[in-house]
Amino acid sequence: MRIETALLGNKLQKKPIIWTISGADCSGGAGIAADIKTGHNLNVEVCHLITANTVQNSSELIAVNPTQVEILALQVQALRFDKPPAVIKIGLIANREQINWLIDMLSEIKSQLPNLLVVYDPVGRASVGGCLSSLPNSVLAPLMPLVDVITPNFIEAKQLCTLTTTSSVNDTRFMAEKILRLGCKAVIIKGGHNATEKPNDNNTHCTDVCLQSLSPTSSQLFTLQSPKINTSYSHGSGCSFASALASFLAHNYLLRDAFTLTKAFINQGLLLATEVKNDISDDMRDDKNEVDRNRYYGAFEQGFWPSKPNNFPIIINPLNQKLQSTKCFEPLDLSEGEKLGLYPVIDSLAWLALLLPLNLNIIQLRIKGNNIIEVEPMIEQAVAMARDYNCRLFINDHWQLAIKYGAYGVHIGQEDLNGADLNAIAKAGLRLGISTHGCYEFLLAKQLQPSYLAVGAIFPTKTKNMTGQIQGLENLTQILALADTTPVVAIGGINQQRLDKVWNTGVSAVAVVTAITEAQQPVTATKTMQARLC
Ligand SMILES: Cc1ncc(COP(=O)(O)OP(=O)(O)O)c(N)n1
Ligand SMILES: Cc1nc(C(=O)O)sc1CCOP(=O)(O)O
Ligand SMILES: [Mg+2]
Repeated sequence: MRIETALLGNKLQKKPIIWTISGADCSGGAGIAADIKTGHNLNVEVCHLITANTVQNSSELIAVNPTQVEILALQVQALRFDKPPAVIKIGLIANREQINWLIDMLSEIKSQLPNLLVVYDPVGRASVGGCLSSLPNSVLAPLMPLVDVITPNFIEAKQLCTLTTTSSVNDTRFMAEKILRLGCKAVIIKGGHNATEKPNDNNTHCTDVCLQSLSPTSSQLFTLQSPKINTSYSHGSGCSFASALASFLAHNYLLRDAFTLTKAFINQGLLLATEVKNDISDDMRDDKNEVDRNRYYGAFEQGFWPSKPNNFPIIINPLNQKLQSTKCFEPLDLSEGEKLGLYPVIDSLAWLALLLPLNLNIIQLRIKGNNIIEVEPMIEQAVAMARDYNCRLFINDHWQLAIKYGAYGVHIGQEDLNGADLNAIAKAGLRLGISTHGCYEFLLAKQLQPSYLAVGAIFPTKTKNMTGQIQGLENLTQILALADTTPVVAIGGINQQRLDKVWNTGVSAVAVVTAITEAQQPVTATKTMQARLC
């Protein structure tokens, strides 16, 4: 009962709570300090349980002083109902007593908070050198099934796979699969900033790989790549990665989006440090200090919520490789500053006949049937009907028929992207619209250079099951900042009451189904909404 009240309070405050269970670094770069700075800047409340009081500076680790588990247990007792966590981030586990305590504690708290997520950053060695923890895999094993995401760097991943650090196995996916078999739900192997940790990147790029288990027999791979950023201010970037991931998960992002935002947060922090250094004007430089500055190992610079496109990673996906040789998709032939406005999505020729005379810039025919005998004549006729009007007609799903009858464009969803022949669509001169649900899919689809990108579902909708993929206006605004010149269409649960708020985000179009098809007077509703989007 108290949990529910506290959670409700938490929701009302819109500031989720994370717990970080990790070590204190007196030099301020890593551990708890990194977690608190990261969480604070990403708008979560951070409760911190300190597993060890370490003695270290920017060049060496001097001592690790573990905390008694009795103290940690009392802290859990004090916080559990007062500040129940959305996510627990675990960093340094200093000894066997602590791991045994953690296993019992997590088992119990997870049974009471079924949505609780656990992120584990398996800290072994300090980046300044020296051993923080040397727990063998056999001791860590019972923890793994309680972990939702584990975030090793390349060396830690090798250790988890019981490969030696000098082993020549460099296949990150192979290692990720081995780690998943330890029982955790997902693994992110960080590319890191040390050339020896990322043998596949030629020292120019960092590639991070996330493998998420979907069922006992299937998993999904997400691969992000960014140019390497050289800075000596990266102490604590590994801890900050895990606590940023915990923060984004606490804000309810799906793992693929939390992963993408985390990578952007880390890139942003590393870039901030290089900017500070470059900012020192030449006449203020003192050669000796400059040498020291370059050697200095400074704390990672926590920025705020990442929003600049150049901080976001490239999405590595077979789709991009498949399309590399293709010419771009035709643009929507909009004049500068012109927007699409209202975008009705309808499922019959009757609706098309009713809406075409209304001077709309764009309409989509979305027929959810696979019977080609019925669908083909409908698409042929729809394309013919639209020719008499100055309206862009997009065909949903049926891209072969859209090409065959020369439609203006095709709209494809994420599930259908792999099966569609994107090269054929581009070659035929058809425009392409792609559905996206979150920043990972948006960036992936944007790399294909489509004619427009749809973002949904903005609000809950009864037209389609979008459970877990509701974006809200805030996320729409964040995604819009990544769009550059690609027109963005908002879709999902948009009605007359919500129209202005969506339009004010700056989208090019607002797509609606039921706001028209279930309106008492569909033509009037369409005209009213279109008039408000000018
Ligand atoms: C403008 C617009 N945005 C998104 C969708 C959804 O397309 P998709 O993901 O292919 O799902 P279905 O519509 O096929 O159910 C859309 N149709 N239009
Ligand atoms: C077809 C569709 N696609 C969505 C997406 O998010 O990709 S949401 C959606 C349903 C839109 O219907 P309504 O306007 O009635 O909510
Ligand atoms: Mg579709």
